[in-house]
Amino acid sequence: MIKVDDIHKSFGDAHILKGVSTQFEKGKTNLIIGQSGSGKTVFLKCLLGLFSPDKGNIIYNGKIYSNLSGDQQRNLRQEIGMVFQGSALFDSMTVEENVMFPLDMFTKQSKSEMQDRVDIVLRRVNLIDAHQKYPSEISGGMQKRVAIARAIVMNPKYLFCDEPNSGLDPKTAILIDNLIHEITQEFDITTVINTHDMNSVMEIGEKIIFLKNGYKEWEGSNKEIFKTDNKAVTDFVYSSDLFKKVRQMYLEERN
Ligand SMILES: Nc1ncnc2c1ncn2[C@@H]1O[C@H](COP(=O)(O)OP(=O)(O)OP(=O)(O)O)[C@@H](O)[C@H]1O
Repeated sequence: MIKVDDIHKSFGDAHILKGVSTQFEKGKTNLIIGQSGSGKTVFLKCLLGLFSPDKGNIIYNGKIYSNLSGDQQRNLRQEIGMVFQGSALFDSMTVEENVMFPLDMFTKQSKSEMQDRVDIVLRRVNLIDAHQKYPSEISGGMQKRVAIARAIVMNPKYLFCDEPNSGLDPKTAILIDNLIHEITQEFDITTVINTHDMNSVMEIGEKIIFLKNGYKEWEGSNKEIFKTDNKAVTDFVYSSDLFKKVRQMYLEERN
């Protein structure tokens, strides 16, 4: 579980996060949504330890991140899997080498142990014939699968994903969403995803945090987001006519 307690972050005079508190449960898929510039990436980078909040705490399973020693912080970071926007694979490495990279960097496993683990995670993301291919030889959806395999290869307790659907067609986007959601439940991971994709919000948003101007404007589940009358949320989430109609139908069905 990750607890976020009143975090603030400024860059110069720009106060970006203005006291955000929430918590993310184990085995749950948590989404961060909000307009461009609302602070989603800054928030995720604070969780990752890439930015230190000016005030407030991030608490991982009861441990305040900023109170940990350098070694303890490094150990904790090895428990975090990250899927970067655009996949961020190494172009000069094969799929297998990309996935093996964290094991090679951070563990003392033998080559055959690493190979076994890579085979397991590549099978788990349904990539069985791509081991020797280079990222440029596979589709965007397959690249995301490789990025997910690499993020879970170290058996993380936490999984952070920055816009995992960007650049994918709607059908592939749903497959990737479902894969992340299934993996989260199967391995009891605490998953936090930054997204602009309203489809993801509806489908896999077990908990959704809506950031606006650096504040947490709203939080709730995908079921609750249909019912909320918070105007900032409805203006943002239901800005398209299609989603307005979906919401209308959902509400009528339940009346
Ligand atoms: N390292 C930095 N130095 C100064 N300002 C920054 C830095 N990182 C982010 N910001 C500012 O923080 C604000 C929030 O940026 P952030 O990237 O978190 O937005 P976002 O909600 O993720 O947007 P998007 O959806 O477009 O990715 C922006 O005004 C941005 O310019």
